[in-house]
Amino acid sequence: MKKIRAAVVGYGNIGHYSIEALEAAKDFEIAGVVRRQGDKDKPAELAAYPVVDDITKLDNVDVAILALPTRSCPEQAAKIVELGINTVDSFDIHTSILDYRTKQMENNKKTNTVSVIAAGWDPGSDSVVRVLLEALAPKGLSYTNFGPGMSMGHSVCVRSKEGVKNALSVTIPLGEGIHRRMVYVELEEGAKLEDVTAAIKADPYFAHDETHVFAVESVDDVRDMGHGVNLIRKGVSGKTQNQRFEFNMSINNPALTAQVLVCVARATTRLQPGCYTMPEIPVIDLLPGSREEIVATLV
Ligand SMILES: NC(=O)C1=CN([C@@H]2O[C@H](COP(=O)(O)OP(=O)(O)OC[C@H]3O[C@@H](n4cnc5c(N)ncnc54)[C@H](OP(=O)(O)O)[C@@H]3O)[C@@H](O)[C@H]2O)C=CC1
Ligand SMILES: N[C@@H](CCCC(=O)C(=O)O)C(=O)O
Repeated sequence: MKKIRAAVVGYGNIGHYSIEALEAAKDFEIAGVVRRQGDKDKPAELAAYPVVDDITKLDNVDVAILALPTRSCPEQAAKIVELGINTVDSFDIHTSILDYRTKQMENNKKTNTVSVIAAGWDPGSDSVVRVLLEALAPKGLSYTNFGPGMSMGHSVCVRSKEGVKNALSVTIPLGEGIHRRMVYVELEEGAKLEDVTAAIKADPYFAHDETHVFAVESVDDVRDMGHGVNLIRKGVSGKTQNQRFEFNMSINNPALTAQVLVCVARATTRLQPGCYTMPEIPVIDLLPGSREEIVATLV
């Protein structure tokens, strides 16, 4: 059976783990990696693959995994579907997902392609769980409590600020879906902590949460890419009160994100043209193999 040819765009944390997840997936082959620097200083683990600075230099790509900073995804997704290539990403600015979906839907319909956006673990697989739990208890309250652990998105956001050489943003759960942000920054020469702190706290990623920023000598010395989630719902099924549900994960953040991206990349080959978030995808399409095999074994 023809394998799905996937390209990885951006070779940072998610990009690295995406290559590993693709190598472990028997129904995929790696078309190549797209990096800003092209094949300059090509990492040893990518020796077997083309590494280019533009996706048009790769052959026969079915789907592009956008392992890019969230804020770069919409523009890159729009460009790549123009080439007839499907895209998947883990865009994670929750308040902007619907707008992104609306705009990318037009691009997908025009180019007869599929995009799956906001497909990490949150947003992404947690979003599927939130929808399911709301179906099980339509009246009630859900709380998503992250961590303690490293938020890749918040860390990427801080690294983009002027004067920041490297950064780590750790999410601390305070309960009932409220979080404290503990941010550790390695400053560029001459940068002032107070200026960097002001820029961070003004960013929508941080503006709504209690945030503390600290200067450290080395982010590498404090970084741990573990994370987790405790997702709970208490509500009413029909007219029956006090239904209680809990979903927990303790994870390596980029590794899980990459695995989800490979699953939705697979699903793009089974979906009609359009732009989707994970709750809109038949969960069975995330798995390799026929629906009959999965129904016979997992249902
Ligand atoms: N929904 C979810 O559950 C999750 C979402 N995410 C999202 O994934 C995104 C990527 O995370 P992560 O892999 O840790 O980020 P990294 O910074 O490690 O990697 C991003 C890569 O994108 C490339 N790139 C292209 N343009 C830019 C740019 N303007 N600035 C910086 N890098 C650029 C770089 O690769 P190169 O140099 O090779 O070109 C870079 O290494 C985050 O923004 C986050 O929002 C992450 C985890 C979970
Ligand atoms: N989108 C997050 C994953 C969910 C955890 C989170 O949002 C947080 O720690 O604030 C990330 O980029 O790591």
